[in-house]
Amino acid sequence: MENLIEIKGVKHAYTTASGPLPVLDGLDVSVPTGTFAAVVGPSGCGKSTLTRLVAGLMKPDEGEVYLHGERVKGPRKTVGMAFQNPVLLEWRSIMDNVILPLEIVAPRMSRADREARAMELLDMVGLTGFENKRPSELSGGMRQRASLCRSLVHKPEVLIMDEPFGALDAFTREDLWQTMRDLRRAEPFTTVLITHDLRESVFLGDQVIVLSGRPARTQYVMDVDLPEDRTLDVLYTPKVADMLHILRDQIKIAQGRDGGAH
Ligand SMILES: Nc1ncnc2c1ncn2[C@@H]1O[C@H](COP(=O)(O)OP(=O)(O)OP(=O)(O)O)[C@@H](O)[C@H]1O
Repeated sequence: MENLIEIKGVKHAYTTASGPLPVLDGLDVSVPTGTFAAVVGPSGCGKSTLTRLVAGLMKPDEGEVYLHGERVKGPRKTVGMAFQNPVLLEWRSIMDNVILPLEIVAPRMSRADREARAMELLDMVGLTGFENKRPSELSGGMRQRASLCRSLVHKPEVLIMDEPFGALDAFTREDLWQTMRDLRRAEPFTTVLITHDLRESVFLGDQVIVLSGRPARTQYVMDVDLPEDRTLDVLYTPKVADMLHILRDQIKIAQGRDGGAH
């Protein structure tokens, strides 16, 4: 399988008032087309920096980032992004929020076609009937669902998610995991998910990448060998318990290297 995302030997330091702050130091990540990579690591180790590199929002000091074998040199329209805070525009309806990327990426697409595409996704995430509401009329979980639709409406090749479920309560979060699983089944896309939740990383991921403490390198990669149509029950099996143990140990090692500096 081709690697849609390939990060090779990336090093990066931010310029700060007190001098350079090294954040990435030998990052290697390969994400095969159509698969889901979950990235975990200690707080402040450079996970969000990784997403900025893939989205083409910044250039690394050293090393290379490729999408489809092409070096990433700037922002790409084929990347969708979802964040912890859904940032939906309050003056627009849910429908108008969801079709926003199409207004930019497909300016010639008709309003009817844009709405039909948005409805397809709103249906899939259970938001039929809410398309004319304003964001403030929806619960946090519903807003995050709408935000997912907006990230996917233009059929991006890559979906980058930075802690998208972090602010939700545990039950809503698990609901959203299942929604994600169903969306992927309906429309395969390649995903990079940044998360602090190891259960989430195993439930959603095809691989879990553990980053070391800052400056981050790729410390450990786990292939998640679970059925594609997994249900939440899988999280309570001995196999997943073992996987979570291994990941927790790896995070401890990563935190040790960080020395609690963050
Ligand atoms: N533009 C910037 N300029 C200077 N320093 C930055 C910049 N962006 C991030 N940093 C610093 O770089 C380090 C890594 O940041 P990053 O946001 O990538 O980490 P993270 O792993 O996503 O953090 P968290 O787990 O807390 O969300 C942090 O110490 C952060 O303060």
